[in-house]
Amino acid sequence: MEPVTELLAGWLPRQRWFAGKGRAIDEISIATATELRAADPALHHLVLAVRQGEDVDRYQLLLGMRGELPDRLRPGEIGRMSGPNGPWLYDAAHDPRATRDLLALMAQGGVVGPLRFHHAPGMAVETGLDGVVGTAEQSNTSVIFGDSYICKLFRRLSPGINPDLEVNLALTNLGCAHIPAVHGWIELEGSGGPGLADDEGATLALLSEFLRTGTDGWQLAITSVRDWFARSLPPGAEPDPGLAGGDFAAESERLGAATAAVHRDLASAFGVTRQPVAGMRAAAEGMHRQLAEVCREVPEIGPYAGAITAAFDAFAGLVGEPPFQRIHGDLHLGQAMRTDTGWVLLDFEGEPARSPGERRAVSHPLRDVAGMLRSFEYAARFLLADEEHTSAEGARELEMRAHAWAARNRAAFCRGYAAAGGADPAAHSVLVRAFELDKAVYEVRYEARNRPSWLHVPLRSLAHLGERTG
Ligand SMILES: Nc1ncnc2c1ncn2[C@@H]1O[C@H](COP(=O)(O)OP(=O)(O)O)[C@@H](O)[C@H]1O
Ligand SMILES: O=P(O)(O)O[C@H]1O[C@H](CO)[C@@H](O[C@H]2O[C@H](CO)[C@@H](O)[C@H](O)[C@H]2O)[C@H](O)[C@H]1O
Repeated sequence: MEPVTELLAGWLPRQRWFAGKGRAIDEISIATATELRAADPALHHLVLAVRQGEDVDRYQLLLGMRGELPDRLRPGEIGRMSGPNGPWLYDAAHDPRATRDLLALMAQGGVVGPLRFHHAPGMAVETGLDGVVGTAEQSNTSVIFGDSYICKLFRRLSPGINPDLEVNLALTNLGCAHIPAVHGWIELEGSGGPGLADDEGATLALLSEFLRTGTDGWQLAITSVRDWFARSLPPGAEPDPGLAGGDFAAESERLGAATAAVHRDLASAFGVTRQPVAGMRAAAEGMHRQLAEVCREVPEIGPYAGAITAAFDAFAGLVGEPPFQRIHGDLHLGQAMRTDTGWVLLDFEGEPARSPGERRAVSHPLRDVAGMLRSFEYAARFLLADEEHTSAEGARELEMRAHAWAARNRAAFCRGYAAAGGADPAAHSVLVRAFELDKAVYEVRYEARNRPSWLHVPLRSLAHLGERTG
């Protein structure tokens, strides 16, 4: 390997966003290199092709080069090139000087080599703002510009338009109040080298309105759960989380209403197709396929496979032609922010493990509802991890409290969703149950691969979902 790619081979596996951790890197090549600034500090945009066995993944990197690396840029340090005056290489997402250039190029609608910079029609892009890399746990890298914008730099590139841009732009054009407005984006024109399909290009970045007053739905929900767990109950009293100080049900209901509004706008922007019986069978086959794969990979799911299979069969047997449309695809509490004006949904990229085609495919909107219902289960149950340190009686009580919290918030979310015009989840129990189980199966694999200490969360709720009748 050349010196640059050698340095990158050591640096990439240490990055949170690198998807190939735990597998050897066989080769790194530079698929495209675009000079954005020649003088020190120099700036190049790179698309890296990383080969690991049979797989070649593309990643983008803003590569900065400086004779000296100031301390404030150390978080982005990649390494120093050899030679007496070898320059320092660093990830320039951390360099406000470099990210200011990106903002200016989006404001101008600039073109540099294969890079196309855009601002959204009718939207201003204020320039000269200093960018700071966000600290949220995420799969890409986001740079926050003052109180104004957040720019997500997609790290692993997939061919074609990224659904996060596609959906947010369409909903911005409709004036949807429940998504952050799109202000600009960057795309790579052409193939970006072998591996990205010819002529399709790729979305490199999305510049959105920064939700200054926003708080993560997951954080709000678990604060409510903690509050409820800590509240003492008179002996023999019915567990009622509505009596706890941090009750979340009114927010869950509003979140349901916001989800229904987003679904309505998605239907207007992209249309609705009636799914014939054959399409439903094909969807059920996908569910069975994932279950079979996960059973092989995570044997702990085995005891629940029978009940799950029966629910998927019931789904396949549904009659009628349900309406399918574009949906969020990976909706959970961490993808929703409560701002001072209401709930906003984020990150329309779909589930990270799905192919680009699957992420953009239509589905039933109740699949998103099921995703959020799973998230209420997660919020209620993930604190039960330390149960082994509690007495059997204490564990039973916590379980009862978790169940009561999840049931109250699930019901509130469904109420809000149906009241705002969404399909009533209670009237579609076979669909919702199959979607919830499918999501739980996905989560078993996700947790086994990414957070093994959380595996008990979907496994336990599979035990409960298996029992539930509707
Ligand atoms: N428009 C926004 N305003 C404020 N914070 C945001 C905004 N978009 C995203 N975030 C924050 O960044 C986090 C990661 O965003 P997300 O789009 O989910 O990134 P990724 O796809 O890389 O995981 C979110 O959980 C949220 O905390
Ligand atoms: O946010 P991402 O698009 O990266 O989604 C992936 O990671 C999520 C976890 O960060 C994962 O969500 C699961 O854990 C959540 C709690 O952390 C919980 O609220 C969700 O219900 C649960 O599915 C998501 O599945 C995965 O695709």
